[in-house]
Amino acid sequence: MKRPFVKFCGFRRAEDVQLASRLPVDALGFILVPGRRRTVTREDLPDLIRYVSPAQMAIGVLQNPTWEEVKSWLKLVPFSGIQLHGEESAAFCRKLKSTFSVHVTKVIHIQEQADPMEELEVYRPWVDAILLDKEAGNIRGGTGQSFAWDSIPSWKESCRKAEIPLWIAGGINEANVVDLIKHYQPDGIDVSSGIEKNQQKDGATMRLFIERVEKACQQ
Ligand SMILES: O=C(O)c1ccccc1N[C@@H]1O[C@H](COP(=O)(O)O)[C@@H](O)[C@H]1O
Repeated sequence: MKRPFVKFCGFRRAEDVQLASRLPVDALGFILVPGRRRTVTREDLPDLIRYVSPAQMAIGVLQNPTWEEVKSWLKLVPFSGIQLHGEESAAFCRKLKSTFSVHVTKVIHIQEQADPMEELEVYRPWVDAILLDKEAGNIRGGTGQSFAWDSIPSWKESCRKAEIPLWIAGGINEANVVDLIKHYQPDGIDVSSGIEKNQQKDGATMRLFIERVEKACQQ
């Protein structure tokens, strides 16, 4: 089975980035959304990003940013990707994609209950991956909660037709990642809470998570 793209998200400490940079992880994510537990400051970000391996993508996670904010983050550090974790329009994705050469991930919150194909048609030309996540109350992102995975197959089918990779997030951890990969074969997986212990990134948990991903793909 093809191994999914793996993104570890929510890094705030240099030692955690260094550790993850030595693991077979495809992308590391940094939360730029103001006021969240994992938010990284402008002052700290450059010192974190420099430890990301050249083989890995560094992805900045934003939520309903202004255009000025996007420009300012991309001026500060050379992100390879931007994840839009709010209600950003297709027009916004278009502006981002056509101005900067960055990978664009658009998050769709599964409670929106949109018709997959309708939603995808709008975003398709301007995004490189669609990421499904759970909306918990009015909190979006980093909740550690899963959505009902039985909605994945219809999104997968629509993404396949639209030729957009489908990534999954929300409450993924070492205990459920094998099931997710074996049953739904997503193109990518994104985890933040599930690689932490006591609200900090945890080396043993990150390694175990990756071991489980590799194991699921061998079976
Ligand atoms: O990780 C966060 O704290 C976060 C904050 C704001 C927006 C997005 C955030 N992370 C993204 O949320 C999902 C799911 O995370 P979890 O594994 O359920 O904690 C994932 O896409 C992260 O990139």
